[in-house]
Amino acid sequence: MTQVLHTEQAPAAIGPYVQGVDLGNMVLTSGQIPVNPQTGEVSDDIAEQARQSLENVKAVVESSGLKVADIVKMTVFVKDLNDFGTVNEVYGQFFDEHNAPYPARSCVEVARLPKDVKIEIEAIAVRK
Ligand SMILES: C=C(N)C(=O)O
Repeated sequence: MTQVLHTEQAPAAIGPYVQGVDLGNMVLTSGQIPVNPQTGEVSDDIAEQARQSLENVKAVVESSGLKVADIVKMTVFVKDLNDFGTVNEVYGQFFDEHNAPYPARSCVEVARLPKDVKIEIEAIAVRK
């Protein structure tokens, strides 16, 4: 049975979608943009945006009872691939802090993102 995930620790959907879905053996998050769920604000700084998107992904994954270490695939959408190095630094630190293995990943540059943010990240996690 598919369960819809909802948490106050990640920003609410800004369109006709849910924060994530739990299929039982697998959790898929929607793309998380770097909106701070407490303040509704978005930093101008790419490092802070990357960190906030990752924290939002984590919140949605954890709302299913899974952990960062259960993430097996991430997709990272960036507005500017010149930010690749900075994003990788923040991204690597995030998984290291959670003692989690690096998941598979795709990273692509896109023309534009909702709310004109610089990054959006989505995840797939597996319940073993
Ligand atoms: C922010 C999104 N994930 C969306 O608009 O689909």
